[in-house]
Amino acid sequence: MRKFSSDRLLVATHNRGKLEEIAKLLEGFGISVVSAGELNLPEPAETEDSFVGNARIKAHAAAQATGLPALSDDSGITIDALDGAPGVYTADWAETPTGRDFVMAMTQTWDRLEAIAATEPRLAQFRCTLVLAWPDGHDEVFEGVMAGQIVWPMRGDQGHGYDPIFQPSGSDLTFGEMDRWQKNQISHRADAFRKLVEGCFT
Ligand SMILES: O=c1nc[nH]c2c1ncn2[C@H]1C[C@H](O)[C@@H](COP(=O)(O)OP(=O)(O)OP(=O)(O)O)O1
Ligand SMILES: [Mg+2]
Repeated sequence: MRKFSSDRLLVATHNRGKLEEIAKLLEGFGISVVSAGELNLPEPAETEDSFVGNARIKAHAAAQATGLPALSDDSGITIDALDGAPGVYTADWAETPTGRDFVMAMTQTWDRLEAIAATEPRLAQFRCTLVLAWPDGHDEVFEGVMAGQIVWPMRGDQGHGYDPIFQPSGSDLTFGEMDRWQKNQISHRADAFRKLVEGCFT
């Protein structure tokens, strides 16, 4: 596995919530972080039907555009009773003509579970695939998961995306009720990050 030997890293995301979590996870490695959002890089179309496929698109596009090593994150929620939906389409479920609306997306998610009378616990997993890509085309892939359940009503306003309806196993709090530090101890993103650090940063 190729080691990371740069003092700069491009984080290939336009999602502020993810970026804040990733920046915190990267603290202490002496790496200066800049994001695709801050640089106004174009948001590439996520045309693949897998997390790794879409993560590769985002990381390679950013590495090519900047000449920097680039780290992307493709993530989403898989719900057992919905046969793994929304999965790679998690962001699409929030899409409206005027931008993303996660209250709508969470409400629709709940309505679908109600429609099929899914019984408790409504098991689900948050999944994260990180791709670290270099400008020469090499990449490394890391996958993380956090198991839990979908709960209703929404609880907490500290996270982003679907955090208010996801209660991780072993906790009474939703991700939305945890501060970033608590969430970063146990999240799907932290799980993938541990593997990245082990493989490339140490
Ligand atoms: O920790 C999380 N807490 C709550 N929701 C989350 C989380 N992690 C992913 N999610 C949701 C948000 C988004 O609807 C979808 C990811 O879609 P995904 O394409 O990977 O991200 P995105 O479009 O928001 O940003 P970008 O592609 O620029 O990195 O899953
Ligand atoms: Mg995206």
